[in-house]
Amino acid sequence: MTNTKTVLSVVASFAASAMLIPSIRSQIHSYVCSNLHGLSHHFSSQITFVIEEFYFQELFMAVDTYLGTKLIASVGHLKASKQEGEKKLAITMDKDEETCDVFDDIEQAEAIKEENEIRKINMLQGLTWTSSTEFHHPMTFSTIAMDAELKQAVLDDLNTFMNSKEYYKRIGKAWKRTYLIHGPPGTGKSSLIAAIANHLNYNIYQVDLSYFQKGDDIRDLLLHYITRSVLVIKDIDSPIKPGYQETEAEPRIEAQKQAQLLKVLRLIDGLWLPRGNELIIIFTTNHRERIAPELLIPGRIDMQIPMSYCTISTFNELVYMYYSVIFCKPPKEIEQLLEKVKVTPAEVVEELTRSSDILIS
Ligand SMILES: Nc1ncnc2c1ncn2[C@@H]1O[C@H](COP(=O)(O)OP(=O)(O)OP(=O)(O)O)[C@@H](O)[C@H]1O
Repeated sequence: MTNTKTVLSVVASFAASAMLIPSIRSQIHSYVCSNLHGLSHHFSSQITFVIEEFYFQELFMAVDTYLGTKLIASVGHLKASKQEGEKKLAITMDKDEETCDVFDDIEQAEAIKEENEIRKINMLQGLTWTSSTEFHHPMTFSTIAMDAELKQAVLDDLNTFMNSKEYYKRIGKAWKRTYLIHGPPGTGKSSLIAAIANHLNYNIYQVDLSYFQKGDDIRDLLLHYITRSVLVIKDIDSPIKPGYQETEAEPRIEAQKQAQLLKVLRLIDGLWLPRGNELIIIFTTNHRERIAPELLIPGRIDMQIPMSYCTISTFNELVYMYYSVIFCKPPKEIEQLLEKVKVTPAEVVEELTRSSDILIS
């Protein structure tokens, strides 16, 4: 083994090997397949794969990452390193160390790496992505108050999406899902986006169409940078540029924005997503009724998610979250008030926070 940088003994049953094989890049795949059959006649049910870093870098790194999570006592020397963009130290075996483990699935290594990655919010301003601070929004599906059935439907849809890589490949569709989240300000549209990104462990890329000039081409910016991300295109109906004073020029800006939106939609519809990009695309609007009908054609939006004013059940949910109190029988007057007056969850949250401050102080 003197020429081998690191030797990894992967002791596996043939069943486990069979799981490993489909994940290996094609040249390794065909090599192993063509030899495995012959090998099986000569050896016991245990085989040793030596993965040379120089030739099979991707596979080597995946196995190395995986084994780094198994701090096995027999390994004398471990190597600690930290890459830019990763949260934790990566612990890997030092040169010429050996260890023994059953390696069921190369995808486990990818999952470990993804879990370790720092997530970011990126904003497209002008024609550059501004990668801002780390994404730490605490909202999750447990802390967002919304219609219970709808919440479950969104969760089910996301879980199906995550587990459907092979399905999308088989039917020849880009691995993406498109949602339209609509509702009045303060009903939790941004909160739901944060909950989705947290659930999937994705980065967020946010595009504000008001920033673009006529002729700007954002195809490349969308094409080459984004994968395992939530691409958010906010306020798709709003004609007003940030800081813009309303004048007669407004319709022109509206037209420009609509033209940009149509460009983005055609990109999203079309053949553009390369390398099996894994993408959730979310459009938001406060005014669904104002959206151009082209946007809502079948196949373009996979799911519409209405966020609404507080109902008695969302109110109860919020009270439970903030005070850990469950109403067996919610006060009648609150129920009646919520039917008469439109109150957003944001307004209720503000009140609850204020009252809990009083309780704490
Ligand atoms: N459904 C909800 N569940 C829990 N908290 C909520 C909900 N809706 C709003 N909030 C609270 O109100 C704040 C503001 O809500 P959020 O920004 O998500 O609303 P929005 O619909 O995106 O508003 P806008 O249209 O103005 O962007 C959130 O940070 C959160 O604390």
